[in-house]
Amino acid sequence: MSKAPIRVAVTGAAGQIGYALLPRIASGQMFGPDQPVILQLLELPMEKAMAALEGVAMELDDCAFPLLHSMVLTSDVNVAFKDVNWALLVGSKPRGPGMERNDLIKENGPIFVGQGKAINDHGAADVRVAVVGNPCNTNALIAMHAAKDVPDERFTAMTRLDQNRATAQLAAKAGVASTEVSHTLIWGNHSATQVPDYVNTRIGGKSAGEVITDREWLQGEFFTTVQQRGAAIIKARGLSSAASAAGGLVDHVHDLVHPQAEGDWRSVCVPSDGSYGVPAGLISSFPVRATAKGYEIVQGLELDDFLRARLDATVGELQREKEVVADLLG
Ligand SMILES: NC(=O)c1ccc[n+]([C@@H]2O[C@H](COP(=O)([O-])OP(=O)(O)OC[C@H]3O[C@@H](n4cnc5c(N)ncnc54)[C@H](O)[C@@H]3O)[C@@H](O)[C@H]2O)c1
Repeated sequence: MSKAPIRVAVTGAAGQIGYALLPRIASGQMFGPDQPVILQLLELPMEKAMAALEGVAMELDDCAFPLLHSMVLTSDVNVAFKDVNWALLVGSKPRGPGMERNDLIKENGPIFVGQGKAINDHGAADVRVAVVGNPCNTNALIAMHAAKDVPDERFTAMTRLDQNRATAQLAAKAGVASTEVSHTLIWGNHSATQVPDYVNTRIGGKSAGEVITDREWLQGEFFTTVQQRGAAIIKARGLSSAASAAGGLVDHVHDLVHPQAEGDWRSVCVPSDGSYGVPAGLISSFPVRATAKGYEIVQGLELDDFLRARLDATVGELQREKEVVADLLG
């Protein structure tokens, strides 16, 4: 017997990431090849945005995806999140010329208050949330605070693109296929302070820091390449990463709904429980293992002094971002 469709909301659905993401959800790459989906697509209430969304929906129709049950196109948050099982919060304002990160945080924050409330009031009882729109950790924090009745652990933000970027860089440096790289781990904020972990990430089952003995590269070029990859893509393409960001989100959600074996993990930004000295409540990237019931933060990993200092710095940034949006946290 075929499964009942699940409802998946995508915000900013007519944007670049939306365009790359929706066909992948509709083709079963996120929730599995036997899981039908109803896509509930939110865009801004502007003629241009809604017309673009209509066009995206026409293309999805034209793919005749067997798993795409139906679509809802709307500019009303209350309609978009009605009965949704997953809310993928992609849409937000891009950083304008000369805009500081704090200005962006303040500009985008209110969007996530409204969306968090709508998820709270209209989402399904099992609703889960993944935030991509930047600054995604802090936006997820805002949405989590606004959704008073939804358990905190349902809120995640995405560092999976960073994880995938780190995997690719390590594989290239070691001269191995990316499938040889496992347990790739990003700590902290999805920002230029994020911490790609070369101690706990493995190449051919060994610590990446043992396989690649070039310390200077691991602590220098590897770090900066992963941290600044987004800016490098904008410089090269004239547009920010979209296909790889959509790919990151497909992996992020797929791996949260398909549990990992004991001892394995993925990089996921989740509310801290105080693990690894990250103050409880901050939404930070951790080693996360999806389980049949939800997920757990994998315990007991060791960091060297370099990584520890970097983790403290990225957590400091998360704390400062939280202070900037304190008035939005209710
Ligand atoms: N976490 C990550 O790894 C990662 C990676 C890449 C991009 N991003 C972020 O993802 C976001 C989207 O990127 P993009 O390239 O698709 O941008 P985009 O500008 O192409 O698309 C964003 C879309 O969101 C819509 N939108 C804006 N505010 C909205 C709102 N309040 N409700 C509904 N829709 C709204 C816009 O109309 C637009 O169509 C950006 O914030 C970007 O910084 C995150």
